[in-house]
Amino acid sequence: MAEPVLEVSGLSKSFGGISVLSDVGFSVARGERRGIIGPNGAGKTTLFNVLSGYLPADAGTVRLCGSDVTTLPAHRRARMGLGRTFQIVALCDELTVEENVLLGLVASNRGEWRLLGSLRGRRGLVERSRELLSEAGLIDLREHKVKAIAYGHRRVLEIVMALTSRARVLLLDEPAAGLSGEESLRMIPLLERLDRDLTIVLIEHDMDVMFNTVDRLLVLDHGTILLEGTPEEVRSSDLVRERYLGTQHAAGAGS
Ligand SMILES: Nc1ncnc2c1ncn2[C@@H]1O[C@H](COP(=O)(O)OP(=O)(O)OP(=O)(O)O)[C@@H](O)[C@H]1O
Repeated sequence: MAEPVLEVSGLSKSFGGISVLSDVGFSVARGERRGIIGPNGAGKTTLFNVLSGYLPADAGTVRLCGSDVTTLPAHRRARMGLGRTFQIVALCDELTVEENVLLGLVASNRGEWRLLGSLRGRRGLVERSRELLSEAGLIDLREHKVKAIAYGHRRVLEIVMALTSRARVLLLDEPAAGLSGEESLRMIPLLERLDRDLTIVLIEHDMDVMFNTVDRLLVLDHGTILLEGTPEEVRSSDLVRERYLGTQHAAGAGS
């Protein structure tokens, strides 16, 4: 197995005495695509919040590329290569697609402000933004205002925004949420096209996207790990079917 870039051990978190994560431990290898599934309220988003430093852990450790980041604030983890998207898209509607990416490049890379001062520096930023937009299939939309593009493209742009920080580990919180069936399917090749060195941890209720994208899955249930394994192992687990997969169509796939 390639070296782990994200190592989580004994992670616990409670809200007002109610345990939401309990003794969660797993490790993700460089370049791995890891999915996290589980019923509504299982603790998936809370896990992302603790991993990215938006919430402090009550117990346990988080290591990023070998360094203990458990007590570091979110912006320090971001600078060390941890990128994150949220369930809700956060973009500047009045700016163009490319302006959003340029803003992301400038805002998330310390020292890039300096680059704006020189023509060469500015060209470098534009080159990097075009590279990212091409990789994501958004290059033809670069001059469109964000408010004018389709919701599916906004979700893709959000992933590009997370990549502006030169993330080495990307936490994607439901990238296909709110997309039509056809739009979600377009998310699959996009995730496949992303740099193979990039490590991706994905929360997603859309099982087509999930099973076609990830190498391994972690199934969370009531804040604990129910099962960790390949998509095949998870799909054929009676326990997972009973607790999650078997009921999700009847109960709705969640938020
Ligand atoms: N800031 C908070 N304060 C109090 N309770 C919270 C807070 N954040 C989350 N919770 C509770 O923690 C539990 C886990 O929530 P979380 O959002 O992590 O679950 P989830 O698995 O992401 O669910 P979903 O699939 O619906 O997004 C829920 O019962 C939720 O109400």
